[in-house]
Amino acid sequence: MNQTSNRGTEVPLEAVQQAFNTLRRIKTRLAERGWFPATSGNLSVKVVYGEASVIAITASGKDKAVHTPEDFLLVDENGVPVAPTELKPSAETLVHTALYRKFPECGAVFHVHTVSNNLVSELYGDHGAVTFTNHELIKALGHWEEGAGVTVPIVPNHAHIPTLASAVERVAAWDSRGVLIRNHGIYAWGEDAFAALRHLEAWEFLFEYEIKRRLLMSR
Ligand SMILES: CSC[C@@H](O)[C@@H](O)C(=O)COP(=O)(O)O
Ligand SMILES: [Zn+2]
Repeated sequence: MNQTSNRGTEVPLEAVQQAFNTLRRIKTRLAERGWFPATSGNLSVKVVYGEASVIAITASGKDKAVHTPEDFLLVDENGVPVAPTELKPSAETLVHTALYRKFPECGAVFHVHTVSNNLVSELYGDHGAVTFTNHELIKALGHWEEGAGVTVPIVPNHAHIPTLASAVERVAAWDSRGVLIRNHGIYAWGEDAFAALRHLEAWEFLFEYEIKRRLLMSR
């Protein structure tokens, strides 16, 4: 399947094109930030039609800074392509499907590897989580109260993706909007692509701030 075809599925073509356009727009923006080094990262959005839904997700192993007609495909809730295709869904599709399963209100899941998120995951990994307070950008993560804090859980990395997906699913809390995987990257989500992008950017701001703050303090 390519970006203009939903051959063999009942998913409305317009909904598929809209989802793929959204993924392309987000992919471009995150690639401009340099958040997809060495083909890393993956993106998905839920495509709802009537009572049913499928997941539009990035194909595996692609250079996410480059656009081709074969960047995205549709998978079902188990991560299986919904129509015959040469494309392989992201190797980490099961992490996406685990998050959609845990949070029925979830509409988008974005994953990036950055130096900042890797460093924070390593610095705080033994604690299993890291909490940020006293940042205006915490509001972007949905916490508007005076003195609000926000905590992102941290799980060990696993090469075995079903194990990794279970670990992420176990600790994920809707209000944290993200889970860090140690020395790997972050999974961030939201009710739609706009929210998931806001959450991802807020987390990455906080991670970069924390690393720079530590560097300044150590001088
Ligand atoms: C080779 S880079 C990292 C990958 O192993 C993986 O962690 C990743 O984020 C991208 O995998 P992909 O299968 O392209 O979605
Ligand atoms: Zn990854």
